[in-house]
Parts: sequence; structure tokens; C-alpha cells
Amino acid sequence: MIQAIVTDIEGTTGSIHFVHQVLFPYASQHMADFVRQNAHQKQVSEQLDTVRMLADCPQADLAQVIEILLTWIAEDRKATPLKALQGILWEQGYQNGDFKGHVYADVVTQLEAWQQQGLALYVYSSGSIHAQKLLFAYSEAGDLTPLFRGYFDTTSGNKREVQSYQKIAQSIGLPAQDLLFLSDVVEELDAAQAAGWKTCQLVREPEMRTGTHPQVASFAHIQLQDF
Ligand SMILES: CSCCC(=O)C(=O)COP(=O)(O)O
Ligand SMILES: [Mg+2]
Repeated sequence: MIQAIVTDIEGTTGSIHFVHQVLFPYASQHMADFVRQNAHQKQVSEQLDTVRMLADCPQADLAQVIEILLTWIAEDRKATPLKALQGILWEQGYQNGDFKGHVYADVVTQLEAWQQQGLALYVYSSGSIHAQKLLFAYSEAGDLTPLFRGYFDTTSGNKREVQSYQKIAQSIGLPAQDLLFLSDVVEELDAAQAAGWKTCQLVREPEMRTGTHPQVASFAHIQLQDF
């Protein structure tokens, strides 16, 4: 019996458009100034050092690190230090009211219903935990953070790797077969399934109908008794 639901964000709880046409452009636009102004802060300098290490450029100066970060944003690289910096940087955008987190209406209704039924709800996204909390705290539907019991990001591992789901199941403290993972990306669902999880693919756009996982177009169509 499903006891906990873990959901992806981009393409699942909210639109791909919001992430790629609002959040990523905001990060690209503000990254250089943000890095230059905050490079001396520990939480930023540590991430910049990790960027240098991952890029195999230990001597890179600030201008080069900024170039690497901008390239990674353009490539949609799920690199943990980039995601950490984006999270810090987006905070200002949310606080200024430059944008609100996009969440589909069916998601809000269904998450509330599941919470009422006693299910434990979690998020697993490549965006940093800080970025996840911001998106749901400043969502178009208001502060949705009380819905979630916990958050997981790439510090638990890559979303396409089986071990990430094993680690998250251990952290949640429930058997894998009692966990349902919701995502739009088949490779992520394949990894969760290989770890013993139940899976369901969100197909928000018809052209995304690929793979062999159970598919729904909306959270409203997810029937937990079918898993
Ligand atoms: C957490 S908000 C920003 C989302 C993001 O940065 C991203 O890369 C989307 O990843 P997801 O795993 O939710 O598809
Ligand atoms: Mg996704």
C-alpha cells in the first residue's frame, strides 16, 4: 500500500516553461553580478570551488567560473553547485515579486487530499532544497510548504541513478514498494522502479507519451489503489 509520495517538480508539479523561460533566464541574467558581489561569502565561495573542481579548472578566476556557470545553465546541467547558487539567487526574485512558483491547480487539490488521507509527501528535484522550498513557499497558489514532510535534491544523488532512490527510501524510513515516485522523465522513473518503488509518469504534453510506466495527464487521475 502506498504510504508516501515523492514528486519531481519540473514537468510534474509545475510547467517546464516556468523553469526554462523564467527561472533559468533570471539566473543567467543575474549570475555574474551575484557571483562578483558574494564570492567572499562562505556559502558562495564553497560552491565556486566545487564548480572549479567539477569543471577540472582548479585555477579558474571569477570571470572563468561565471562563464562555466552560464554554460551549465544553457546546457541545463544538474550540477549541485550550480543548483545551490541558483537557489540563493532566485530568493531575491521571489522576494521582489519578480515571479511566483508555477504549480498546476490539480497538484494543489490532490496534494491536500493525500495529506488529509495521512500520506507523507516529499519532493525530489534537481533544484536545490532551498530552491524547492522557495518555489512552493512563493507559489501562485500561496505557501504550499506545509504540505511536504521533506525535500531531496542532488545531494541524495542524480535522479537517473538507482542508488539515489535507495538512499531516499532509507531516509524516509519506509519500504520501497510503499513509495510512489511521480515524474515526467522516463529515465528517472526507470531508476526509481529499479530500486523497487512504484512509479507514475506525468504526461502534461501529449508528445511526452513515452516509456512503459503508468501514465496520467493530471494528479487528479492518480488512483493510489491501482499501484
Ligand atoms: C526547484 S526549482 C528549479 C528546478 C530546477 O532547477 C531543475 O533543474 C528542475 O529539475 P527537476 O528535477 O525538478 O526536473
Ligand atoms: Mg521533471
